Amino acid sequence: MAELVVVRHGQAAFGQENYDQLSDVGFEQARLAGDALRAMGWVPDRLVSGTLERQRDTLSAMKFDGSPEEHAGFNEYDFGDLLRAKYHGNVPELVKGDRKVHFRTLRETVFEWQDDQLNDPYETWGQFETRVAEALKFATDTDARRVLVVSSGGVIGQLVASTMQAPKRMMMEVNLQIKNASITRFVFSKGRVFMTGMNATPHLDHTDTQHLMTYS
Ligand SMILES: O=C(O)[C@@H](CO)OP(=O)(O)O
Repeated sequence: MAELVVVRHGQAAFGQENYDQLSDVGFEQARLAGDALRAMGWVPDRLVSGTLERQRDTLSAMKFDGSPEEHAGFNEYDFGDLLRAKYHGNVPELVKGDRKVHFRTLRETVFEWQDDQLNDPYETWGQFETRVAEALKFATDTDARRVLVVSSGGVIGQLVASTMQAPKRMMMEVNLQIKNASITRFVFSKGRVFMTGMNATPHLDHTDTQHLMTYS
């Protein structure tokens, strides 16, 4: 069967005005993830990312040969917009800047989004589900045998939940576990996709690299 490896982008800029940029740690995580795949003999014959800078830069820092393709279906949901919808435009500073408060609040907010309880979000939950399914089809409707995708935590959560036919809440529970530059693996054939491994970070599991393990 053909293989799909989905890597989450490296660490971005949590709490800063522009989140969509890799930190120095993020670049290093991406480089190590590329090295880890090469060390396993896993070299992609197709490269895909979302259109976000943190995703593009991660793919390029992994240093595989080939011309990357892009599909906006692999972009993260707009968490800033969902929080603004929840708080009617006035997101508390702690929710923006304190990791624990931010992710606890984001979990509740995504659950409200899934239940269509947020006021006029930029993208509905149903639209998100549809575009992630389209992005998965784009990546796997191919003659390539080893497809590498760089995406984001929420999209990876949705790929895992949807291919496992899990309840929608599982998307967010998985989202919150997905580490920066972690490797989630699927096999695919004739339109069917199965998950075979999730959230692996062999490149960050050594004593000399474990300080680079981050969730945000
Ligand atoms: O902020 C994050 O951790 C997630 C939001 O779930 O997005 P991304 O994976 O794009 O960083």
